[in-house]
Amino acid sequence: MSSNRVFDCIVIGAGVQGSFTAYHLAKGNKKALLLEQFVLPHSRGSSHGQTRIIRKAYEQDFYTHMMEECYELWSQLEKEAGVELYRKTGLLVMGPEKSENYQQFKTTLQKNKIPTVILTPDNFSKHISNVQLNEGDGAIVDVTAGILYADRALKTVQDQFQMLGGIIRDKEMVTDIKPGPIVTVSTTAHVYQAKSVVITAGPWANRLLIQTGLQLPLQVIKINVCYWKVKVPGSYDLKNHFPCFLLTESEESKEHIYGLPSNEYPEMMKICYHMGSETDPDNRDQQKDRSDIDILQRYIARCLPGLHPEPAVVETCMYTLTPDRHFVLDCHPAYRNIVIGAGFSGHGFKFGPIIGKLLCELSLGKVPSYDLSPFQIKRFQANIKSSL
Ligand SMILES: Cc1cc2nc3c(=O)[nH]c(=O)nc-3n(C[C@H](O)[C@H](O)[C@H](O)COP(=O)(O)OP(=O)(O)OC[C@H]3O[C@@H](n4cnc5c(N)ncnc54)[C@H](O)[C@@H]3O)c2cc1C
Ligand SMILES: O=C(O)[C@@H]1CCCC=N1
Repeated sequence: MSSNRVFDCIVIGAGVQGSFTAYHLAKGNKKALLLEQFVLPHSRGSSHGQTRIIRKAYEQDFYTHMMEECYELWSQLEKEAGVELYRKTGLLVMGPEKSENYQQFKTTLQKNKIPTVILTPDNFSKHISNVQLNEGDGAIVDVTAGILYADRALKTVQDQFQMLGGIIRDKEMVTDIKPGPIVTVSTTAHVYQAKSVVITAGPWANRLLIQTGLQLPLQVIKINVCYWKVKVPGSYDLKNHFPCFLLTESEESKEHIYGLPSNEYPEMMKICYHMGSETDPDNRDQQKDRSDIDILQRYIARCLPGLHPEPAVVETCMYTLTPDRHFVLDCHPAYRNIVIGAGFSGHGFKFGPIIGKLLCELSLGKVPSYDLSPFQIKRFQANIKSSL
């Protein structure tokens, strides 16, 4: 095979996780190829759109710990590329004071000494206007949180990868993976070989894994990304320091509702429901369920009086959920040189730089920088399908 088709590592899928993995490989002087089925940039996976939330507020310590280094890696990338990717806004976490989930957020923030501000029903409206705090709800602000400029971040990391000598081939769908000490990867255009392969295929992960005899318990869901028009200009604006928010549960639902200050579209706030209906990633637009939008409308009418309770813009994105909502970061159980990054369960973007570093380490056979036991495939023992 000609040497320009032979690599140290091939990364399949140029979403945020694959792009950061490829970038870390190139930084370590590895010859890396990043393959993408669609023409870049595209809006058919999970990493598109102008914004994502970045936060240290989590229910589990292990995510908060990873975010400490991750903030540094985001900042390093900003400096390297001379591009602004993060804007600090704070994240207002609200939820029933006595509920387990709200208390988990609060405890993790406090135990890890993350800068916070606790708001009480008495001083809430002095700090946050145009939000009705539910009766019995607590409110705590993760001061370190903010917005990531997602599309810009994706382009930046792909550009940096190419500047380091990495190769991206888009419009090349991987059609076959042949495991072995040297892995052979066939696409719609060419055949390549590499010492290792990283699969970061987002909602299509199981479609690729089946070629390696493995199926993970992943569920792909469609998310309606809703933007809500403000009644009074400026009232929920980034420029007026309105924060991101996360509601752990509400009268309307046990699932999270989250929002970002108006930014990408003038005077529209992005507010989404952290759940959706199962979909086929190739036919996601056929999934027309709007019950999530009904939930959001009821919450907005009740608690965000400065917004029109009708979405003005609805876009589409997908989550790939694992049963416990934790990621999959592991080597293939039968082929140690096939590495899997999957199941980011609707909260993986902010971790891109650290996930890229970890997947790169796994692909090189190095000891990973963090304890990856929460992310191992063997936790699904009872529900993985394997023909191995
Ligand atoms: C509405 C919404 C809001 C979110 N909000 C947040 C947030 O605020 N904060 C946060 O941290 N996270 C958030 N997330 C989650 C985050 O965006 C995802 O976890 C992350 O983008 C997943 O990235 P990925 O690289 O795994 O998948 P993807 O971005 O889907 O990338 C996978 C890529 O693989 C390619 N591919 C698949 N199969 C093949 C093949 N056979 N050959 C070649 N290429 C292939 C696909 O085309 C795709 O480009 C949100 C997600 C959504 C949908
Ligand atoms: O990851 C995030 O911060 C967002 C908001 C909360 C739910 C999922 N995604």
